[in-house]
Amino acid sequence: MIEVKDLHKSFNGEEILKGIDFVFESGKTNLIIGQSGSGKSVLLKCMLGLFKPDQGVIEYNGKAYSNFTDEEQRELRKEIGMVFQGGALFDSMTVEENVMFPLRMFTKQRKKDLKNRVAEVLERVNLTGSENKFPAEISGGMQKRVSIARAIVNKPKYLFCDEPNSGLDPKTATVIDNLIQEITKENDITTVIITHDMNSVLEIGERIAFLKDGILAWKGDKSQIFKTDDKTVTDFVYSSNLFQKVRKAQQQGM
Ligand SMILES: Nc1ncnc2c1ncn2[C@@H]1O[C@H](COP(=O)(O)OP(=O)(O)OP(=O)(O)O)[C@@H](O)[C@H]1O
Repeated sequence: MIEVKDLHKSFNGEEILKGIDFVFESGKTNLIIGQSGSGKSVLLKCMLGLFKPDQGVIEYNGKAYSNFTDEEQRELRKEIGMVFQGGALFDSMTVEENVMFPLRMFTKQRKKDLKNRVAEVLERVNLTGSENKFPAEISGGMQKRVSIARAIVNKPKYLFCDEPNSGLDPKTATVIDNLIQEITKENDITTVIITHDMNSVLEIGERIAFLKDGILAWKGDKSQIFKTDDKTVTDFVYSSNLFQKVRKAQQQGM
């Protein structure tokens, strides 16, 4: 669980986060949505420890980051898996080498054990047999699965995903969403996903934080987002045709 309390962050005198309070629960897919520039990435970077908040507290499983020793901060970094926008795979490394990278960085296991763990996660994301391929030789969806495998290879407690679906067709995007959700539940991970994709909100929006101009304008889950009359939310979600259709169908009791 990650609890964000009264989080403020400014750049050059401009307040970007204006007092965010939200609980990102473990074993759940927690989505951060909102328009461009609303502060989603800044919030994620504060949680990653890349930005220091000006005010407020971020607690990881009940302990405030500001109370972590240097050693504990290093430990926390090992406990965070990251799926970057676009995958961010190393082009010159094979699939196996990409997935092995964080294991080499954070652990001192024997080569055989490293290979076994990589084989295990590649099997989990359905990529057995692709070990020796290079990123350019596999599809966008497969690249995302490599990226997920790399993010979970160290058995993280926290998984941060920055637009994991960008650039994928809707069907493949759903496969990736479901994979992230399954892995979250199997391992009781606190998963935080930034997304613009309303299909993802529909599929895996177990907890949703909607940011507007640095404020948490609404929170709820995928069933509530259809029912709310909060204009800020409806203005945002109604820009999606799919949402209009689903809401209409719900209102008609379908
Ligand atoms: N390092 C920084 N220095 C100065 N300003 C920054 C920095 N990082 C972000 N900002 C500003 O903070 C605001 C929010 O940016 P942020 O990247 O969090 O938006 P976002 O909601 O993630 O948008 P998008 O959906 O387009 O990625 C923007 O105005 C941006 O210019």
